[in-house]
Amino acid sequence: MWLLVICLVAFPLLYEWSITFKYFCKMAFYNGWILTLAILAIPICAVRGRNVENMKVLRFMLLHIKYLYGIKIEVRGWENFNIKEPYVVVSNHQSSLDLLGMMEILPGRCVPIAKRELMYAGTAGLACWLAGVIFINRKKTDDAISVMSEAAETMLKEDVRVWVFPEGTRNHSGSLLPFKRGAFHLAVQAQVPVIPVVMSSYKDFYSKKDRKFATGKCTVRILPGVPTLGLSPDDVPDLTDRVRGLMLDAFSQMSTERPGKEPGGIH
Ligand SMILES: CCCCCCCCCCCCCCC(=O)SCCNC(=O)CCNC(=O)[C@H](O)C(C)(C)COP(=O)(O)OP(=O)(O)OC[C@H]1O[C@@H](n2cnc3c(N)ncnc32)[C@H](O)[C@@H]1OP(=O)(O)O
Ligand SMILES: CCCCCCCC/C=C\CCCCCCCC(=O)OC[C@@H](O)COP(=O)(O)O
Repeated sequence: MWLLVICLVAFPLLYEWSITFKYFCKMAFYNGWILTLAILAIPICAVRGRNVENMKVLRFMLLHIKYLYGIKIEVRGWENFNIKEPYVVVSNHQSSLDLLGMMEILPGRCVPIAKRELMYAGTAGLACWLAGVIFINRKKTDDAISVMSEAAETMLKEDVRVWVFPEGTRNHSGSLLPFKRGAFHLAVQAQVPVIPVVMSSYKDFYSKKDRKFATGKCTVRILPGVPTLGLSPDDVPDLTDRVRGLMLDAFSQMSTERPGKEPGGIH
């Protein structure tokens, strides 16, 4: 009798513990592996110095990680990236796993805007710097704005695309946070389109709160570009709301799809 009670209590506990243990091991390996890959990437990138072309090296080195973790990534809307000129990509930000979806579709000569703290993340920070990642100090709005204004000039002068997470921080809430306006000011200053990218919720296979990290599937949707030609800074709030609305619709639609089920009309 006592043995049965102990088993009934112990097995669920052990099961819970093994899920949590697996989560921490997988996250530790994820970060550790990226830091290790960066050691390999640094000398290759250093040959060119700080250069956006180095982003191709990082992308190539990171692409296999989805296989290690059994994460299937399905991409829809590739045709919306068929624009030769620079543009600003905006995407939702759930977790550091977004790196996988980002690297899956990262266009040529495209650099992300990242928080300054990432520059100090050891080898990964140096690799990011060499690949031209634009670092902003989120605690100093004026500094961040002037870095982004410089980025607008660089985009046009050097034919560079920029990737921004307009939520400004990771968000596991299952929706989208209000958007910061920096990405949209950037697009209006450079008069280039905004291309929204939506990554489906990870809730079926990943949750930081529940310490869950299993295998699973993520859909990445590239939405049609939103033009900004002729818009002025006064139009930024409306542009921000419009793009967030489009992304929220896509995110909600993707969240209600059953994994593996293809809805009609989306390529
Ligand atoms: C081998 C392997 C190696 C390793 C490889 C690893 C690769 C990793 C790469 C991936 C990196 C991913 C990193 C992701 C992140 O770090 S996300 C966090 C950082 N990103 C952001 O924060 C971007 C979004 N933030 C913004 O756009 C903000 O607006 C910001 C510019 C930062 C300012 O924020 P904040 O201080 O909170 O102020 P507000 O947003 O409230 O803005 C204040 C007013 O200023 C106006 N504004 C904003 N930007 C501009 C601008 N560019 N020009 C003019 N005015 C601007 C804004 O509209 C506000 O005014 P109003 O309220 O509208 O009047
Ligand atoms: C010697 C120092 C060693 C430090 C080790 C740091 C470990 C970091 C290791 C690897 C870096 C992996 C790169 C992942 C890139 C994803 C970046 C990311 O997701 O940043 C979060 C940022 O968007 C928002 O930050 P907050 O949600 O506001 O917080």
